[in-house]
Amino acid sequence: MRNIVLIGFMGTGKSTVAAALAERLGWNRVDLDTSIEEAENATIPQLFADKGEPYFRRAETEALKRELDGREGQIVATGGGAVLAEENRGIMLANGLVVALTADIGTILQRVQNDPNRPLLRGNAEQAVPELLERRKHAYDFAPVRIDTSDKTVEQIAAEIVEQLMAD
Ligand SMILES: Nc1ncnc2c1ncn2[C@@H]1O[C@H](COP(=O)(O)OP(=O)(O)O)[C@@H](O)[C@H]1O
Ligand SMILES: O=C(O)C1=C[C@@H](OP(=O)(O)O)[C@@H](O)[C@H](O)C1
Ligand SMILES: [Mg+2]
Repeated sequence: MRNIVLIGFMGTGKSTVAAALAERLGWNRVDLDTSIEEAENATIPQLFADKGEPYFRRAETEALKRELDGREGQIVATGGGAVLAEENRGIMLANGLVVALTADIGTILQRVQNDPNRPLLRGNAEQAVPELLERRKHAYDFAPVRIDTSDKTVEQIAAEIVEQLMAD
């Protein structure tokens, strides 16, 4: 498999696990949000505030193409909403092993609370997380591999993904 793509709801650990995986495999770690921030020369909260979510979603698709099409050895941590566009799901499946990270709602809340960098939580994770989780409850089902991260260390999760990669 040429690349690994991590998908999952906010706070499931995509960005963190990507770094651990990159270390283990000696591959290149890419955080899609960072790739967008660099291309747009603005932070994610700034992009949502100044240009709006549709603009952010277009930049997200461009970043996915840039980081995956014709590439190999990339470990791409996507943002939680990158799976919503069918075009994006196609790019992911065509270019790598797609791994969905999951976590229970209590764990997600603990991990994202007090983080100002996720504009969709509107500074009120307790209200926004249950709503968004309900809306996206099947959004990550297209991944062939699914790993519950709630009670696992980042290193355990990275090891499981490497196993899946070898079995692929
Ligand atoms: N397996 C884990 N165990 C404990 N904390 C974790 C784990 N994975 C991620 N975290 C923590 O949760 C927070 C959100 O993780 P992050 O990687 O940013 O998630 P995502 O990119 O999926 O939104 C970070 O503070 C991170 O250190
Ligand atoms: O779920 C979403 O729609 C989003 C998730 C964020 O990434 P994380 O999942 O890494 O927090 C980031 O892309 C943006 O704030 C939108
Ligand atoms: Mg992230």
